[in-house]
Amino acid sequence: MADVELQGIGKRFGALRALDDVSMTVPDGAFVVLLGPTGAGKTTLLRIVSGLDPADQGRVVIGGHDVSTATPAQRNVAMVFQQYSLYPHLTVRENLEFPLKSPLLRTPVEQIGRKVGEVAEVLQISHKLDNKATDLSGGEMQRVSIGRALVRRPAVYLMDEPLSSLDAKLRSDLRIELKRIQQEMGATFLYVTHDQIEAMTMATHVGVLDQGRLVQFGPPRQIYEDPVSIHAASRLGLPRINILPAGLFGPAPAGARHIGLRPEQIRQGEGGESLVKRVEHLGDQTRLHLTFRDHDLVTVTDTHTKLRPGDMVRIRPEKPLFFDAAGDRIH
Ligand SMILES: Nc1ncnc2c1ncn2[C@@H]1O[C@H](COP(=O)(O)OP(=O)(O)OP(=O)(O)O)[C@@H](O)[C@H]1O
Repeated sequence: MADVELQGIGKRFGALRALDDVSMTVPDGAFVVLLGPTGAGKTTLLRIVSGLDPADQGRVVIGGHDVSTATPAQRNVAMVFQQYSLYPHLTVRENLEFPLKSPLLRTPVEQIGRKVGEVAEVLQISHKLDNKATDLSGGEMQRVSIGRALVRRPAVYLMDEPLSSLDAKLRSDLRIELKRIQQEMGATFLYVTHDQIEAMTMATHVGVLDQGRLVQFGPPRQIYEDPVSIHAASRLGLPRINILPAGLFGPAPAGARHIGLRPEQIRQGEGGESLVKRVEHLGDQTRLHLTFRDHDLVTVTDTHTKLRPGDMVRIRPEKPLFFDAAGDRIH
């Protein structure tokens, strides 16, 4: 495995600046999750690291080697992109064997069989090994694509929403399996997802992209607890952070325009009165939709709460975050 260094990566599509001076170091063995709204540049960045697309500016360094002009094969990266890249005329087994049969690798036959068996089991696809790739559902094809990456030992794994087309149960099983494999192998991952739970549980580091710029990079807890901006704060946490006028609950620091309150930063039973508009029972979590002085906010409460729409509940901010007019954090 290897570290990945991105140095001043820039990419334009015509007038659109898709990536703007992105620099980031992915340490060897790290699991880096890229977060950002649609169009932020996540896929573009992954394609540049993979060698599928060239950058206009900057360098990609993998394991200490400048690979900026190298082909994907020379970079020794394994990719899983949203669009499936299977060989349709081959069976699942043959698709999984393919990366191991490269003449360069000279993998012994029994080792290929064992590896394919192991990966098929992890991905819960063993019963489909002799099916043609075309006879699979979308979620099964996606798992075979992941399998084709996992049979290899590349310098780095690049994955673009690999679990997005799977049902909730498989997604949570594979989230745990992928993380386990990554830790066991000490593998380096660069991974794109919109899934909050994947980001919080799998990432050692999160990179937040906003309109082609890397605005924050750090451990997920740091992004959650110490975000640099409203944009970064909004990328993690469910329910999302509440952004309200700075002075809504009382005096605010100089220059503050917005107060940011995550659910756990809203203490219930003390402070000003708010109206319960809706109570959502989600099983493991109960959400309260409140109105406080004409502003809506969402928080969580005891799963067995007796609160009902129309009730009043007192709330008070606790260690809130403040942001200026541009959305940047005020300390
Ligand atoms: N081949 C292309 N030609 C022109 N514009 C492109 C091309 N690829 C991407 N873009 C544009 O570049 C920007 C970044 O796209 P990118 O796919 O990297 O975003 P993303 O963060 O991965 O979004 P999503 O979450 O929707 O996948 C977008 O505005 C997109 O429309």
